[in-house]
Amino acid sequence: MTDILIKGARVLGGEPADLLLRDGRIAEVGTGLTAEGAEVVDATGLVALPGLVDLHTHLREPGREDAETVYTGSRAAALGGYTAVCAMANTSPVADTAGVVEQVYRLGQEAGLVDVQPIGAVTVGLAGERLAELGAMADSAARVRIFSDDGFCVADPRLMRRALEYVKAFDGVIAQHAEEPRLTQGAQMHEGDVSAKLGLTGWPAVAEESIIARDVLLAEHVGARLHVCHVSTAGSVDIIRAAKARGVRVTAEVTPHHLLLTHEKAESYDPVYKVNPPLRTNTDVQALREGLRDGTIDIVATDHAPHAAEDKECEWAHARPGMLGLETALPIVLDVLGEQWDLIAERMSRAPARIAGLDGHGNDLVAGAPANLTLIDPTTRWTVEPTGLASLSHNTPYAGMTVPGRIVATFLRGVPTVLDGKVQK
Ligand SMILES: NC(=O)N[C@@H](CC(=O)O)C(=O)O
Repeated sequence: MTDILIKGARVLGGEPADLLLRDGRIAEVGTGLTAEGAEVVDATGLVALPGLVDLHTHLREPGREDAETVYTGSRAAALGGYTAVCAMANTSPVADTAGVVEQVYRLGQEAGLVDVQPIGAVTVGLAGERLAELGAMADSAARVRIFSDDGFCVADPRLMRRALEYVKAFDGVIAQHAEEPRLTQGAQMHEGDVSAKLGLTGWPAVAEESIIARDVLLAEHVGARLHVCHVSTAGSVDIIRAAKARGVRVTAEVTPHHLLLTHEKAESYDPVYKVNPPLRTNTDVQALREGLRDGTIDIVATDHAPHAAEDKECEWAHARPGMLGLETALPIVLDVLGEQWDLIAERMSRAPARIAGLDGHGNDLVAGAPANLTLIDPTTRWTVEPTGLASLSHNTPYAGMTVPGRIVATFLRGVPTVLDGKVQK
């Protein structure tokens, strides 16, 4: 394994420094470093961040390899600056057994571009009726710690309580897709003035908020860890803020698209903007940004949801919800937060690594740490081209948009997975 000498990188946006990567770790950080035989990477003007960690990625394998595979999703992740992603369980078959999570884990290792950490389903087949084999998945080679029925809500409070009790034993976490299904039957978009105007059935904010309110109480009662997926409303931010103030063990994520886009996008009837939970109002967007800044929302997670053309290029009502995220997350967050590098590192690397229990990730870029990092050119703006993305699917809501921040290089345990903006496999 060749040593790598990164010259002149601004760690977390600070003063230029050199980083020597050796044997999978950062061997040295300093100025004027030299290393015989090392491959030199000129990082003048580039910002170094710990490799990003995505707690919410849909990789679609097994089952929908036409939309994404573990390999293609891993390429997209590396190009987005990620060194670890957590793969959601709504595959086909569902990742509700040790066998399936081990398969996804192995596929991730074979791809070798990011660490793929499978998430296990909470209930068998995501059907919300009985608990899946949580213990078997936790004890498997994939060492599952996050369980989620994402795409569906664990709506039955008794089942949710049992799941929280079960994972408490090994400090696992239930990642809830908060959507009271009885309040969203037939829903197509956010319930509000735009849905009324377009005549589309609405998905009211209270469908999310009522489940989060219930779940923080359940988590408090059980003393277990709850993680709230893709928070999308101002009311949800308030509930989580109050729960945290009371000491409830709750963490939360927001997606880049909920930080930027609003429900007016549906006026185009372009299903690329159809997503679950739906795009909301500008008031919600502002509250989510505030929640992200003040730490009520712990992390940014992509909810990367690739869909094949036939599932997206159709009538709004028939289109599947979901949008791509991995390759555009950092640029969108940079656009929203500005160059607050330490905050970005916290919300996109350190905190997600902590929540997921991924010890090798989200570390400070200091001597001795695993060499998982990414180099970003903050000054280059680029235009998002759906067919130019590495994902097998093209359903990005940012097509044609010019965004700041280009990922120049990514390193996984000292091995370049992206160099010069090009994936290495
Ligand atoms: N977030 C989405 O809009 N879609 C997700 C599942 C889901 O949460 O509905 C998907 O798997 O496509």
